Amino acid sequence: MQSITIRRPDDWHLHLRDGAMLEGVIADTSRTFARAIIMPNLVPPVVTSADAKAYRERILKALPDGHRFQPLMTLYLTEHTSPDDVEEGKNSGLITAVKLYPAGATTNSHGGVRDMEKAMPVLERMAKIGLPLCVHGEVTTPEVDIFDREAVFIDTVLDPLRQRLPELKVTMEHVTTSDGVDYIKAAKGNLAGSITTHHLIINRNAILVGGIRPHYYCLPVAKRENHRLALRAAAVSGDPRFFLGTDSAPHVDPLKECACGCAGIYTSVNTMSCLAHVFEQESALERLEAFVSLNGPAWYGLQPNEERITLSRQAEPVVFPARIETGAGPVTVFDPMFPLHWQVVQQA
Ligand SMILES: NC(=O)N[C@@H](CC(=O)O)C(=O)O
Ligand SMILES: [Zn+2]
Ligand SMILES: [Zn+2]
Repeated sequence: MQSITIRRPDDWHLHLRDGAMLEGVIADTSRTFARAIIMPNLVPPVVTSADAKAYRERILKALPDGHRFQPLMTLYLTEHTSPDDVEEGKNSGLITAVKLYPAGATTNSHGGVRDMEKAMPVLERMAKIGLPLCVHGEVTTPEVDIFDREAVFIDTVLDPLRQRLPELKVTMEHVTTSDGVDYIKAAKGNLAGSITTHHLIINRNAILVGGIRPHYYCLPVAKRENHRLALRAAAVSGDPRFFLGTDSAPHVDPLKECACGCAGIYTSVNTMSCLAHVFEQESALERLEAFVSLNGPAWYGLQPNEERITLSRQAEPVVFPARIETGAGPVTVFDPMFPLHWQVVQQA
């Protein structure tokens, strides 16, 4: 296949940041994607509907002329989140989901939830009104090995929560293990998972072999090869419970390339090229559209986009910039470590 036309995709997990970084990165998403679920882990985080409304306006203001893009806003769940505020946010159409960060699990998550009990009133309200909970599924207990944190989260936090509130709709975000894939597949309903571009491409060797490579460090950290293969199988399967959430997470290079580098990989620039490559390798190009354009909207109760984009296979490798310059500083672009031949040639 040399060319493929699909519905315009959406990104169900994206970090746009704020200020100069927002202005520097937004076009890399809005050029290709129609909608994205916007992560609320700003400093300070987006905790109330009023915060989300103001942030949404800043995003729309940063959008280049002529780009049509809809930010789908989320609230950062805290132990003090008001159930009424969440319900009003949903009813007004502003809020698409609420995000659970276990305290300390990832970038800017120190204000996250320590005691799930304290979040129960909000979670109960969400179950009642049908508002999805997006979870960063890792425990933060220091005794648990970082490579096991997702699996332990499933057993000790996610499964008990779902047993207690079976009506709550949960998106397990950036699934990185076969344990996550198996748990989603075994669920009786009300559970889906997003998968990033980079976790389909790298395993943990990318971070550690031949030197420490901070631009492949993200959270949840990439796992062993068998996990990457399980993620690929899930993504290309067409199973409606799996869809794209790039987790494209820009940090300026000085904050990645230092003694304690930030977690996050910036993939917005070349995500569709990377994904077309992966799906082609798996002989599943005809299921790319399900993963990037159909399964996500179906899960979130939205219509798929009507516009189409076309990707075509170029004879020569497509050259992407190694880094982008933003007003906040340079941001390195994800390097898949193989030549990319697929290119988005026509956007909506
Ligand atoms: N994925 C990451 O490695 N980092 C994200 C946070 C997150 O999604 O966990 C970020 O905000 O930088
Ligand atoms: Zn996360
Ligand atoms: Zn993220």
